[in-house]
Amino acid sequence: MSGNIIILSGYSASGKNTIINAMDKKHFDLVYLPSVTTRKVRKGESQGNPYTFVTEEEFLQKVKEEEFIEYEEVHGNFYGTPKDTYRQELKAGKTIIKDIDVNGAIHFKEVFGDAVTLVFVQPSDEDALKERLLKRGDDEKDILLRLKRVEYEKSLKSQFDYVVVNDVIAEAVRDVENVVKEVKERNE
Ligand SMILES: Nc1nc2c(ncn2[C@@H]2O[C@H](COP(=O)(O)OP(=O)(O)O)[C@@H](O)[C@H]2O)c(=O)[nH]1
Ligand SMILES: Nc1ncnc2c1ncn2[C@@H]1O[C@H](COP(=O)(O)OP(=O)(O)O)[C@@H](O)[C@H]1O
Repeated sequence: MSGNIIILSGYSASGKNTIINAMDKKHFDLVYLPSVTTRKVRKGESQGNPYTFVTEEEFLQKVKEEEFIEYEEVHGNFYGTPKDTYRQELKAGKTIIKDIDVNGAIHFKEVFGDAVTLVFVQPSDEDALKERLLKRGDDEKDILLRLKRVEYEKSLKSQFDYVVVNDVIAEAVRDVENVVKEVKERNE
């Protein structure tokens, strides 16, 4: 397999999806592959964007049929990466960009080795996380669940290849684009 996988990981509301959405994917020839989840659809989301939304029963059936590279339960919902699309795109030499939770990110590195680059995204001040969760419209229960995981996520940060600080979106986007450039040049 000759492609690359660039994974953005880190705290909820650190801005992973905002960065991925704002990146010039066409220019960098990046592929985004939706994962499968049992979480509820948020405002502004739809089937396939940014997830394939399924019931828990459907998800567990896919687990049974070994359809996932990896899957995790995060904040009380299941998330899984479909095997078939990843293998196809990697074989075609593509660079895939995707946000994955910290456990899944480390699991990916174990499966795909040097083809995987791990990027940890964080604000310089953790107090910004609560404000961003509120701004996104998450309810109190969801916010608490997400903030509770911050210390655990931080404990795994040293296993990441890059740390990108997202205070100013345009700067964080540029930093992740620079990671993409470096990864592509390294593999040319
Ligand atoms: N392990 C794993 N994590 C995923 C996958 N897709 C998304 N995630 C992560 O699951 C977590 C929850 O995502 P999301 O529902 O968008 O909520 P948010 O973190 O509050 O924005 C985030 O850390 C995502 O990066 C996947 O396929 N596998
Ligand atoms: N640098 C930033 N400054 C202020 N708000 C931000 C910034 N980056 C993202 N946000 C906002 O924070 C919220 C969470 O961002 P999101 O991309 O959904 O995070 P994640 O995907 O990491 O959970 C969104 O409302 C988004 O618009």
